[in-house]
Amino acid sequence: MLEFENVSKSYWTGTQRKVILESASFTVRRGMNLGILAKNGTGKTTVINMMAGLEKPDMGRIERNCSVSFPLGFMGGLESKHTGTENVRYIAALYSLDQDEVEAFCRWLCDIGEYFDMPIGTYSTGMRARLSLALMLAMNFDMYLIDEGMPSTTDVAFNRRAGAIMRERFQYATLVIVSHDMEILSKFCNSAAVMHDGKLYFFDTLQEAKALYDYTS
Ligand SMILES: Nc1ncnc2c1ncn2[C@@H]1O[C@H](COP(=O)(O)OP(=O)(O)OP(=O)(O)O)[C@@H](O)[C@H]1O
Repeated sequence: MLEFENVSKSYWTGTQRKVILESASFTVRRGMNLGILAKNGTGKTTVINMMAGLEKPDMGRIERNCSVSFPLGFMGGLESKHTGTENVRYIAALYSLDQDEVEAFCRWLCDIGEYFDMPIGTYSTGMRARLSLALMLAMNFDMYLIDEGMPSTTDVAFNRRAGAIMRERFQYATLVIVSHDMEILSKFCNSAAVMHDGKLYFFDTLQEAKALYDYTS
């Protein structure tokens, strides 16, 4: 379960305050696949980062009583000057996981050959994306956070391997997806919310959420 209690967040832009959330209270229960629809620039990434604990609210409380992933695609934890091997072993240790297992899994899934033992700074964007996704799939989280749709890379074989693992993981996990794209949410979500003007409006069906989203667009 993930709970937001009276959470407020805003940024000072130099001339005005950009409100992301204003006293938002909601709970994401286990088994719920929540899709949050919001226009670009509304604060999707900020909300996902707060869920992950990467960003703090200005006010209010965020409670997690299950393991929550880092946002899919998040590369912040990886160190460019260290190799793929060093990075995945370090993160495995942080999460108290078997380093050999995590390394073997990521090495197999990424399939980037000798680059796995080279500094991440030498990787192409696609390689970095593959490593980041492999690392996330190497861990079994109760809740997965996804910013802007399912990631896929330009590597078809990787997408196929990762896709099969993702489907299996997501079957038993809780998902939170933030997106401006209804189509992505309709594939994975069974409940929806619309983020608009610092507020989150919750709906039982995606169709109801879409109606409000279209109205406010
Ligand atoms: N550290 C910051 N300081 C000031 N403004 C910020 C900061 N971080 C984000 N913002 C602003 O807050 C708003 C929400 O940002 P955020 O990245 O969360 O939105 P988003 O919905 O994910 O955007 P996009 O869809 O374009 O990726 C944007 O207007 C952004 O410019």
